[in-house]
Amino acid sequence: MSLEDKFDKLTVHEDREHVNTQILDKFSDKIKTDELSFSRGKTNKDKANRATVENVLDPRTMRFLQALMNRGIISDFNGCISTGKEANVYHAFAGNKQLMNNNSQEQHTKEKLPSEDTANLLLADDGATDNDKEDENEPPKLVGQRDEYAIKIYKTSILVFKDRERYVDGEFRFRKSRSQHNPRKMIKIWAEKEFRNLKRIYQAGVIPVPKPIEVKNNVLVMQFLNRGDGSASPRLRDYPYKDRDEIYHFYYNMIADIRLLYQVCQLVHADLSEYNTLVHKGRLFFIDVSQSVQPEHPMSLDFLRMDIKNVNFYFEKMGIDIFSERLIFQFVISETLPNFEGDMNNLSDLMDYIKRNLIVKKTAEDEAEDEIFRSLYLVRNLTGLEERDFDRFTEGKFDLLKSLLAHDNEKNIPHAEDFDDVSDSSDEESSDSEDDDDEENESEKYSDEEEKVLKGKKYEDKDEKKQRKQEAKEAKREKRKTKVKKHIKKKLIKKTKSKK
Ligand SMILES: Nc1ncnc2c1ncn2[C@@H]1O[C@H](COP(=O)(O)OP(=O)(O)OP(=O)(O)O)[C@@H](O)[C@H]1O
Ligand SMILES: [Mg+2]
Repeated sequence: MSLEDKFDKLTVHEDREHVNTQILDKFSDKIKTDELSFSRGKTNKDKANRATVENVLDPRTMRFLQALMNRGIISDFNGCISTGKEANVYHAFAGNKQLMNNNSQEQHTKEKLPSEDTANLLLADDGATDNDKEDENEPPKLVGQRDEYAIKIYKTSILVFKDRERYVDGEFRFRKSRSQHNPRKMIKIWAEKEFRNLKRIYQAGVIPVPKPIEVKNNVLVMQFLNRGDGSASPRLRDYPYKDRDEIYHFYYNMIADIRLLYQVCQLVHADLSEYNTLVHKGRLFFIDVSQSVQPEHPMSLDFLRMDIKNVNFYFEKMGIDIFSERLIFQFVISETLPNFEGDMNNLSDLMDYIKRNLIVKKTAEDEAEDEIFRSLYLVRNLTGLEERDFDRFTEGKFDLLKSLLAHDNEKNIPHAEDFDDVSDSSDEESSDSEDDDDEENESEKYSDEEEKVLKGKKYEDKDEKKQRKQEAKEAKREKRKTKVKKHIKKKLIKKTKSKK
């Protein structure tokens, strides 16, 4: 009996404990949760064990998986690629839809079309991207050969997500989800956030990421990056560098990608490290982008600084000369680069520029400067000044901060107040659905189309509206408390400008 049949035959009783044991008994032997291994090669050093079934594959998650199987998106579950604090990642093959799609492509035309099924994968056909080119380089798929997917399943434990709110709070796209205390909904938001960030990066086409396929509640399906022998592509941390030049190559590549992510995709990774980058076909792929934020997030620059620090720390450990964190930061956020020749969206032009123009950190003073840089409070723009900025300014720290904000960068970073009254952005969160229990409800599937239709105050119920308005009022009241008086702000800006 196939796994799908087993799922179909499953009856759900009131007694959850019973259901739990029933499902686990039925499927734990079918769903391979042990470390993924086909013929050879290991994936991750993390240990997968039976306990993961209880932790991650709870009855609810099983039902979401069933829905994905029923829709032909995924088929077999072949084992665990990684077990982590927040999520487990599993390997699966694409389902029948993808097979059918391959067949019909084979029959009709060589032309690259989004599959019927993946039409709601939301990968708008907005022109070829680098990522698409990547796909074109793949050997043509034989009829019957299935794509491989990585399935990231977020754990439904509350504790893990506790400190994660700060990444969602302050995100314009997720403002409706603030103060979301229902852990299941929080996880759903988290998975959607990762999906949306992946999609955004994938569509921009300047930085390789796994192709996002589908998201359903706490289950995210994406392209599986593999070495060709069934095992996952290595994390940068595990990558066997050929020589020192290759270490330098990936260092420059990483810095260029941080800039592209910021300037083109308008995102800061916010958990960038040698663990969250995979080397696939000689290129760096960013993964694990659930916590990535947009530049207008109040802490985006702090996250960016942290990313740079982590990356530098790793490459220094690898024994190469590194640049100062402050310089890299400036390189990333400056819209224009002095003496830049070539295409600013081109990876090798950027890498070339980095190699030639950034100055290697050598002396103790350079290190001391970075120490100061790490401890600085980062001001996003002069009009966003608050009391504490003013204090720091009077302490004489402000000049350095200002010099970090490339002048023309100011227009690049939207001011928080520009967003205050916007309620119908196309980038709006749609995860407020109360109905996340109904796994058969197709409309629950995340979709931009749907988002466009459902968003808008028209569909809000009265209580929600009241609460939203009340919250907005309170937020404004809070903001007023710390607001610098206009005349002080003016004076401050004037003073700063005259210091230039
Ligand atoms: N698309 C993919 N293709 C191949 N391997 C992947 C893919 N996505 C994730 N992995 C593997 O799974 C691991 C964990 O993925 P990810 O970093 O997204 O999860 P996580 O949220 O960091 O989990 P943790 O709680 O361990 O931090 C990665 O280090 C990588 O080895
Ligand atoms: Mg990770």
